[in-house]
Amino acid sequence: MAPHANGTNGVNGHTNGSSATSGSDLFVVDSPNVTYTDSEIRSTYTYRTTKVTKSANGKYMAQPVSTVYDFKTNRKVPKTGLMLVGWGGNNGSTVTAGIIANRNKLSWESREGKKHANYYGSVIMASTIKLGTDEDGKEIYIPFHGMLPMLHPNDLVVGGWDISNMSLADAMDRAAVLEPDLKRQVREEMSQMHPLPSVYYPDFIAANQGDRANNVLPGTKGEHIEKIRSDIRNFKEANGLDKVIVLWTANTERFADVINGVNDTADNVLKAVQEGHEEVAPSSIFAIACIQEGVPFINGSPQNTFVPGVIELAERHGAFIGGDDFKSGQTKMKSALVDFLINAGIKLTSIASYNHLGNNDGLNLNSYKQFRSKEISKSNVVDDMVAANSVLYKEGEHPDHTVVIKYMPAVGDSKRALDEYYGEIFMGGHQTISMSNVCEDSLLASPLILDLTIVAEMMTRINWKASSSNGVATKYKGFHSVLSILSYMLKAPLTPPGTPVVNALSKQRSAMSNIFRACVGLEPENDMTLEHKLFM
Ligand SMILES: NC(=O)c1ccc[n+]([C@@H]2O[C@H](COP(=O)([O-])OP(=O)(O)OC[C@H]3O[C@@H](n4cnc5c(N)ncnc54)[C@H](O)[C@@H]3O)[C@@H](O)[C@H]2O)c1
Ligand SMILES: O=P([O-])([O-])O[C@@H]1[C@@H](O)[C@H](O)[C@@H](O)[C@H](O)[C@@H]1O
Repeated sequence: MAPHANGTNGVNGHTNGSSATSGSDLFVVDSPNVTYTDSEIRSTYTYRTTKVTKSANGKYMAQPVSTVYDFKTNRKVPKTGLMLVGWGGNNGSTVTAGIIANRNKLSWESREGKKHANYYGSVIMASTIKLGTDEDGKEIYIPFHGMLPMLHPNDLVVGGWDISNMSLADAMDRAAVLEPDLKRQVREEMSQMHPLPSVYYPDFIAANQGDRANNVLPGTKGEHIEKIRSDIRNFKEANGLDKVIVLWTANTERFADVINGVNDTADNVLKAVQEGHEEVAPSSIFAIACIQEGVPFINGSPQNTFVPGVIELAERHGAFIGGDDFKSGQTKMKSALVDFLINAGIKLTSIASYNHLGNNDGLNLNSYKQFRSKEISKSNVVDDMVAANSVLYKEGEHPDHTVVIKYMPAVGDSKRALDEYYGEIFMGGHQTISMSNVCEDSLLASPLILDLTIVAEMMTRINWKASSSNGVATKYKGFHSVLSILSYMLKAPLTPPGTPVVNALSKQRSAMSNIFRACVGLEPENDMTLEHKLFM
């Protein structure tokens, strides 16, 4: 691949037949509520919920409610570019190498023998969904990826920005994540990749990052937005892309102060950019540029990129945003385990979570303000599960929850997560679970980057309307700008203003799989398996 100047080059997507297994090629739905054309899948879907009201005597009344929606899914998988902010970091270089390795079906020697490229850890690429049951009562599973015509990561064109000008090959060495024999095989392609210069406002990340900031944009905040927008357009044009997704995997920033008149409304945040106000963070600059460019923007770090003004701007433009903070190791376990324990009727009374890690992320988090962003995103992750159980917890009662992160250079990217879960069981007894979780951070985060990209892209091709069978004619429109469907991959899921946050991992996965099922007119997977329980 010929190198281009200024990082407009990327992992160049070659369509390798991978899309042959996309979506509806694996199955068709035989139903009067579903129609297929060459370009679309249309479904009429009855969404069934339960409305609850409380009467004066304190008794609940539950009423089944049905709403009929029409879904329309564009079947054409577009040629898509993924632009990473922080491309030269551990995650950025690891996901780039991983895509090249998968696309070329590479194998490499490790001390445990030969390893082969895979997408393990990606819920979309490496997990399955139950399609249904065959005539013998056998459950039939298909890859999650096959539910709808989804993008294949091998076909992504990857590019992006970094405040460090290192080529991706050198960045991969700096990250110290991948095996030497794998690095050798991807080195030549990655040595031709150079991140675009980026926005650097030193106050937002740790001072210890200053040494690597040799690739920074001059100019004002307003000029930065224009430059990022033109970078996106150039990348799209240079690579013949239909679509671009931008994802922040750059350093964790400090929280921006939310100030009335500065970043509280869309108009104010745009004014603050023009005035060069110091509380507009680099990540918000990228978000605004993407929103104005109509390109989905996802935040993989914990900071409050999406201040109220940025969310309002996204809604105004109908642009997609999603965040915050990849849910990779410790928190993913927590959101599965706490859900399980509380739903098992065990009263968790404390969670102590320690982390030590030695990569550049750890170095950045060594600084208090950046650690504080991470502490916030890691601390609220059990709230919904606790609030859902009024048998165990009184109103406002909560388990003690502590999060500690320490920089320990020797362990590099192999983050150690040590957790103690302490809970009350029958008749005053206790259960104590101690967990030691070695999380190879970038190898866990890279598949999440791909899942976020694939699902965000998919959501740009799904439209809905209240069904005309309801007697009201409405037009098709997209989902809400805030893509809460991405929650499974994120520690502190952003949801549309005023809507609840769901942290429980299994609920997050069900939301994703059942929304995709609805698009092909299939009922949610309910696990009742009545066919095996009722004998006639
Ligand atoms: N790896 C995980 O498991 C995980 C989980 C959750 C969240 N995260 C978050 O993902 C982010 C990236 O993690 P990482 O391990 O790759 O970190 P990293 O420090 O290796 O990489 C971050 C990169 O961002 C660059 N950068 C900093 N500010 C920038 C800016 N304004 N514009 C462009 N580039 C900029 C840095 O030069 C660096 O190359 C961190 O915020 C981390 O907290 C990681
Ligand atoms: O996903 P997870 O393992 O809970 O959280 C991790 C943190 O514990 C760690 O300190 C940080 O550096 C990683 O980037 C990641 O955010």
